[in-house]
Amino acid sequence: MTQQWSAPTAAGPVHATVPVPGSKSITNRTLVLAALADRPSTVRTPLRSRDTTLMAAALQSLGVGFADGPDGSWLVTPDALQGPAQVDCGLAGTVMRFLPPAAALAVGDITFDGDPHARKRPMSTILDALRALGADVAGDALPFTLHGKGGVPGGEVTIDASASSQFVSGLLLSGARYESGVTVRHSGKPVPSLPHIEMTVTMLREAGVVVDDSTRDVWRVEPGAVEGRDWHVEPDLSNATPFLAAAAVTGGEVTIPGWPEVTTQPGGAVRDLFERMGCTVTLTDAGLTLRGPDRLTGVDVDLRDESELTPTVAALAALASGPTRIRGVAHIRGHETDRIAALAAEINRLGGAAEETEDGLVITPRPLRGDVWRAYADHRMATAGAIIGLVVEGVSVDDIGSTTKTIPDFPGMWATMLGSR
Ligand SMILES: O=C(O)C1=C[C@@H](OP(=O)(O)O)[C@@H](O)[C@H](O)C1
Ligand SMILES: C=C(OP(=O)(O)O)C(=O)O
Repeated sequence: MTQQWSAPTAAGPVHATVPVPGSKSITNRTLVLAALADRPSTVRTPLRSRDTTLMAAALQSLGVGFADGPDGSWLVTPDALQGPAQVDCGLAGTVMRFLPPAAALAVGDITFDGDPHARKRPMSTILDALRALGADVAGDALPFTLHGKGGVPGGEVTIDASASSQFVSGLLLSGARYESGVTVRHSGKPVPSLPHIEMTVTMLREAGVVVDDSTRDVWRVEPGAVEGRDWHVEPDLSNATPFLAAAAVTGGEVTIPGWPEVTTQPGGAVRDLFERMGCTVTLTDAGLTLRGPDRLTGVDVDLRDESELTPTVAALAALASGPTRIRGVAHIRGHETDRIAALAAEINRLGGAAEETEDGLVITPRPLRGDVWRAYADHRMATAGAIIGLVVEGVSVDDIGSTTKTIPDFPGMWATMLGSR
């Protein structure tokens, strides 16, 4: 159910320390790897939000054991995957792209469906790839059915992954359990969100899987066991960005505790990005601290590698002192909504000047006025509206409930940050 929310304006510069929940991308990778492993795993500090509980529910319906640890961790016990099952992907790219390659190892029919917009998200690349690797899949988009035969021959496949890095990650995550492993070659325009593929490769290696990524656009996963282990999930650095942005747009100071020194999360790039916009960013034992300037500077930035940060950057850009050009993100038209069109429409509705380009946006700051900010069921559109609402009175987000996709209680965290709870 959608939930309208009046975005609170900040009474002054925001000063806060904001612990953020675990990474969606890391949590859902640990769950798939734990489900395919040779022994039980513990997933510590996991994200528990819509995307990750959908992943857990789907794996459970295939026979994987889930138990809650005393400290909020998940204890995952693998078992032979078994259909029939019906998987609800919600709007989660990680569920719709990471689960079918694993479910192809099951015996029985498994149907996949999701939210209305999920049916529009690109899927045919990975479903064609699964067919080429020997799986039996009927359909080219959600809803589709996988006729599991208890194993997948695997081998080599060439795909065009320019619409999503998740096509590559999905195949690699399960590839070690295919008879011949898997070799994925990309051919086409550049692959977006490459750090997310590095995250996949790093985590596979942590689980004892042999991966060769030494040739650009080619990834080889050797057949073999996936080791069960103790996983520790980092805070979600992309979800940290709306809170850091609160300091950036109000000239305040926000600290995110537990910020990793080294990370494969694309959110790691925000340090450089925020600095280019005029913020001061420091990493200490207390976490990552961002101090906002008097006025943000506009930037010309290629966000191909960090494409999921586009809504946050667009919100900052609408409040900066000069124009911003965002490039390299043509594929985000296939994210939770067409984010290029949605950002342009919502910034313009508030009186701003945002222009769609083929691969991004040009945003020229103008004085904004309060109005409804539509989220299009997209968690990052909703948080972009919240950022603008901090300094523009009368902004209301039409569906703040969409934030539960990756943050269990965004309105509560926002209120606590502003000192009003
Ligand atoms: O693998 C992942 O966890 C993700 C990969 C990226 O997808 P795209 O490559 O489709 O941008 C990113 O935008 C998404 O939020 C999460
Ligand atoms: C693109 C995103 O999500 P998904 O994992 O559903 O693709 C996102 O979180 O910005």
